[in-house]
Amino acid sequence: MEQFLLDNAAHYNKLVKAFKSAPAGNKPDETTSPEIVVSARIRPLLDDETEQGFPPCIFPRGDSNTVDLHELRQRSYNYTVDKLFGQDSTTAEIYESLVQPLVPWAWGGGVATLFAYGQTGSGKTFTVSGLEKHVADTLIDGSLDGERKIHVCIIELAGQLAYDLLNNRKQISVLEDSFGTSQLAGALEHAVTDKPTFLELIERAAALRRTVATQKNDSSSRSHAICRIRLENPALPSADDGLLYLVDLAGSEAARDRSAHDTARMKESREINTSLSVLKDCIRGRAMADAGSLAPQEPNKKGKACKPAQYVPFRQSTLTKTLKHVFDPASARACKTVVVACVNPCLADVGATKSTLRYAEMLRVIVPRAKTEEIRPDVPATWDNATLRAWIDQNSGKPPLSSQHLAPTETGAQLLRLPVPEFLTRCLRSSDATEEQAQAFHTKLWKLHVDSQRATAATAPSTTKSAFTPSSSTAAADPEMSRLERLASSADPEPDSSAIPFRDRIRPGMVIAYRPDTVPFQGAQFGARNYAMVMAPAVSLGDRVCDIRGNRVNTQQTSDDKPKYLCAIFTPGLMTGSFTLHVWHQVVIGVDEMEDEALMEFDYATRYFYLTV
Ligand SMILES: Nc1ncnc2c1ncn2[C@@H]1O[C@H](COP(=O)(O)OP(=O)(O)OP(=O)(O)O)[C@@H](O)[C@H]1O
Repeated sequence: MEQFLLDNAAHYNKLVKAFKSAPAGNKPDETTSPEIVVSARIRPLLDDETEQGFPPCIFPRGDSNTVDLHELRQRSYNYTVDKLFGQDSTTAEIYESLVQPLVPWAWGGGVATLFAYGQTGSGKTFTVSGLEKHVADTLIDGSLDGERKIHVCIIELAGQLAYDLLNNRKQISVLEDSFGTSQLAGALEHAVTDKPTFLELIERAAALRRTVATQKNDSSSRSHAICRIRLENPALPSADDGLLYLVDLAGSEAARDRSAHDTARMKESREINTSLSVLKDCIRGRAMADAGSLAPQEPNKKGKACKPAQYVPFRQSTLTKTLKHVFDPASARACKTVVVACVNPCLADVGATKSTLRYAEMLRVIVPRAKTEEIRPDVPATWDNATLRAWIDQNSGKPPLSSQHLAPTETGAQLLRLPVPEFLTRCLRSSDATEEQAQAFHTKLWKLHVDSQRATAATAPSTTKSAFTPSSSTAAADPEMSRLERLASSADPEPDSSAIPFRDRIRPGMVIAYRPDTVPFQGAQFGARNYAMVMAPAVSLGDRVCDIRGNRVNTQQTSDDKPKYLCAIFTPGLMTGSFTLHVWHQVVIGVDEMEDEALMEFDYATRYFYLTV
C-alpha cells in the first residue's frame, strides 16, 4: 500500500492543488461548550517520512480552525476544531493558548485537565512533556497570587492495572472511598517547592515509560500516563484542593493496524479502544451537563420543572474512574478540559488521521449560541457585571464584600462557574472579611441560582420550592413561607437581637463557632473554625448526662467558671459549604471558648445545613 501511495504521489499532489474547499459545516447560531476546548496539533513530517517521499494529507485552511484531509482515492473531508495548531506551531504557543488558562483555574481550586489523543507516533508525548515543563515554570515562578503547596503524582494505566511511575512502577489501586472520591491507593505524592525537583520528577516518570517501551517493544503507546498536580491552599484549609491533570493517552489504533497483532495485543488494543470510547462519552456527557447547568429549566407537561439528568458513564473504565472529579456531574466541582488531538500529516497514515479528527469533532458539544437574555433580578445566570456587582454590594453582609475584588469583570453566569476556593479567596481580599462570611455569601448566591432554576414557568406551583429558599419578596408575601423560613434558620427570632453581644443571649438552637484547639475531643478538627449547636446550660443537666468522652456534664461547671453549655457538633457535609449536625455527638463548650455566633439554615431538599450571611 505504501509503495502504491509513493508511486502515485505526483498525481495526488496535482489533485490537491486543483481542490476547491467545500464550506465547513459551522452554523452562525451555534457555539461549543465554554468548559471544553477541543484542539488539533499537526506535527511536521519527520525526516524519514520526507526522505521516503510521502506527501502530507492534511491542509489547514488559512486562518480558520478547519482542515481539509485528502485521500488518494479522490475523497476529501473537512474537520473543524476550536483551535488549530499547524506544523510550525511551537509547544510554547500551544501552552499559551490552551494550558496557561488552566493553571490559574487549578490554582484557584478548580479541576483542570488536558488530554493528548492521537495515533501512535503523532506527537502526544512530545506535546505533553513540553507542556508539563511550561506548567512547572508557571507554578514555581511566583506569578500566581498567594501560596500553594504543590504535590505531584504520576501514574500509568495499562488495561485494568495502574502503576506509580514515581515509585519504580509499583502497582497501585484505583478505589472509590465511602465518600465517593476516587483514591489512588498506594501512589506516592511528591511535595515540590522548586523547578529542578519538578523537572526531575517529570523526567524520572518519562524515563521509566521509555525504558519499558524499549524492553516491551512500543509499550509506551499502549498505556495512558496521568500527571496529577494537587494544589493545596494553606489559607483555606477546609476548601477543596485544586487539581491539574495532564494526560498522555494511549495511541489509538485502526482495525487495519491491529490485524497483525497476537491475541494478547488484540485484547490490549480492545481495552484501549474501549477506554477511549468511554472517555469520549464522559467528555461529551460532562460538557452537556455543564451546558445545561446554567440554563433555566423548562416546565414539563405537568408544569413541573424538569431537566434531563445527564448520564456520564465514568465507572466503565479505569481511566475515567481515576478522573472521576473531572466527569462526575454530581461532584459539583468546577472543571475545565482541553483536548489536543495530535495528528500525523503523512499520507501513509491518512486513515488514522481521519479517525483522530473525527474523534476530536465528536468531543465538541454544540450548544445554541446564548441569546442576549433579558436580565431578571431573581435569576443570577442572567445578570451582567453591573447587576451582579450591585447585588454583591447589597447582599454580602456587614461590612459588605468588595464587588470590585469578587467580580471585577464577571457576569452572574461566570461567577457561578468559578471554583469555590477561588470565590472564597477573592472575598477574603475585602478588608475585615471572614471565611465564614465568604462561605455564607457563596451559599446565598447558589441558593438564589438553584431557586431560579427550580422556578418553572410563572404558572408552576410555589410548592416546588424548598421551604428554606424563598426569595425575600416571596416570603414577605406569603406568611406561611416566611414562618417556614424562620423555622429552618438558626437566626435569633428577635429582630433587634444583633445589637446584643451573642454571649449575653445564648439559647438552645443557637449555632456558635469555636476554635478546634480550645475544645479537644475525639474526631474534632474540621478546619480553622468548627461549629456547634447549643443544647442546654451544663448546670441544668442531671448527674447521668455525659459528653462524648463519657465525662459528666454538670460537674464540668464550677462556680468560678463562666457559663458552660452542652453543644452538638457540626461536621462538613459531602457538598461544598454544607454541614451535618450530630445531635448525639455532644461536647461541653464554655462561653469564653466560643468565638461568635454563626447563622445556619437547614435545606430540606439536600438535608444539609448551610452557613448564611
Ligand atoms: N511538533 C513536533 N515537532 C517535531 N517533532 C515532533 C513533533 N511532534 C512529534 N515529534 C516527533 O515525532 C516522534 C513521535 O512523537 P511522540 O513519541 O511524541 O509520539 P506519541 O504520539 O507519543 O507516540 P506513542 O503513542 O507511540 O507514545 C518523536 O520522534 C517526536 O520527537
